[in-house]
Amino acid sequence: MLSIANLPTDLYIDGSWAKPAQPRSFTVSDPATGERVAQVADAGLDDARAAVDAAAAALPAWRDTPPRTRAEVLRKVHLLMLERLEELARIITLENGKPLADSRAETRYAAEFFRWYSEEACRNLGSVSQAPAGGYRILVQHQPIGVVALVTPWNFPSAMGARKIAPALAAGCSVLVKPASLTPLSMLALADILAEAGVPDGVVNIVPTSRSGPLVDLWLHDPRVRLVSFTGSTEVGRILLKAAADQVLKTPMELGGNAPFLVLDDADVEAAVDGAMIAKMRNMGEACTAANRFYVGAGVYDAFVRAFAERMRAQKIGHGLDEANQVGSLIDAATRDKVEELVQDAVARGARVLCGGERLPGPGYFYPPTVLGDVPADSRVLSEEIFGPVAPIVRVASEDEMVELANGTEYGLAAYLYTRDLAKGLKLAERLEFGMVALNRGLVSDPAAPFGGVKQSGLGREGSWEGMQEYMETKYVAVEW
Ligand SMILES: O=CCCCC(=O)O
Repeated sequence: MLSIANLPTDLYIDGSWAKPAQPRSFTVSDPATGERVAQVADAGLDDARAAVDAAAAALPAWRDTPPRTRAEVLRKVHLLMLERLEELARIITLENGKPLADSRAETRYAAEFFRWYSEEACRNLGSVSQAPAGGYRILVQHQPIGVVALVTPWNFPSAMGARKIAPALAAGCSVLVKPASLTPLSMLALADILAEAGVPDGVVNIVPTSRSGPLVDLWLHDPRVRLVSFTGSTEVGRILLKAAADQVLKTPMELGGNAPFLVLDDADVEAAVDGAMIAKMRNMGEACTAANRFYVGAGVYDAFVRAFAERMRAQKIGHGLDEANQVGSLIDAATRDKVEELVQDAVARGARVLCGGERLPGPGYFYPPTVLGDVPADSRVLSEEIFGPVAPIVRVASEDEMVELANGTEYGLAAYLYTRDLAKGLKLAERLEFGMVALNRGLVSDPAAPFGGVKQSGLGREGSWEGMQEYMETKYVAVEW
């Protein structure tokens, strides 16, 4: 049984645990205490190359494995993850800082990607049609793209890996995973589960490193790698997109967000507050989908702000392993300092602090749930991604102005909208320049739904049947009939 004491900490290459070619390691710490959780093997370029060798060698057999067999393997991964939910959740909390309830939810979410793609593996549908001029037929099929490089973030160390690995395996690809150096343990913990479920050696290779740039760059310039999928900041996404251009790789990217949360004058305020708590506080705001700015109709402003601030103030803060806590430590000093800086900037410009607003003393990177009222339009907190438990609120006079404010960003990932008038909500959703709109809901994420953004929030979609298509090439055969 996996426990934190016998966590795998080596490189997982070709179905085996391996030491790096150069004997190096890096420390993974509990963000809440600063204590060391594990010392993890630190892959270098030779290891990165060995991982591609393994993935390339494993590819033909996996690609040719019947879809039903691949589906059954994925289904087993889903079941094993649920069986080990408590251990996996504990690992997430220890390396990331989020409270156990969030870690359990993340583990279920991650496992669900394996179930969903076990179901999709057998639905690789193509088509046959008659050429318009008659005569020949147009046969369209989808084939696995090949070896894929997956670069995963620290904020959902398990689920974001699962969201990439599951569709890649369902499609018949072999995989290289570079987990975030702050949180490599969840992906390493998945390796044994994949092996136990029947994923053949070399089909998934997990390569933690503290030197991500050169290692990923090597993968992107190896002609055997055909796709890079990344979840993280727009800034890093741009660097990867430029590097990926050299080998003309396919590049699904889930990048930054600046989600607006709109509460119309006719909204059910209680429901909007429930939704705001999820949209803001899931993962303590450390999510690209997190509500980043709240635009609230003047008619419901006071009621919404009062009730929301009360709920935020009541959240209990402390170590994520203590079941009593709903807010854990942020990931690191840089994240906490940025949150603090954005709050101070808004307050200096005239925003009112309705709760929170000061970092907590002591070890860890704790920042309390914070609500800022009447936030001036030029405050940085409205235009920059907060990645923390801070909710800036703006009073807005009309729905048109709300939509204009919401769209006034280079990002376009998720938006939230509350109204009792469904027809109006659907019309406004069409005007919102975002890849995902939650209408009277505080959560968009679902393995069965196409997750992704427009504008500078990314390219492509993860989840749903579209997520598997990212890992496939379309092949057209012109057939004389
Ligand atoms: O930071 C982005 C991760 C998104 C997590 C989700 O799927 O909701």
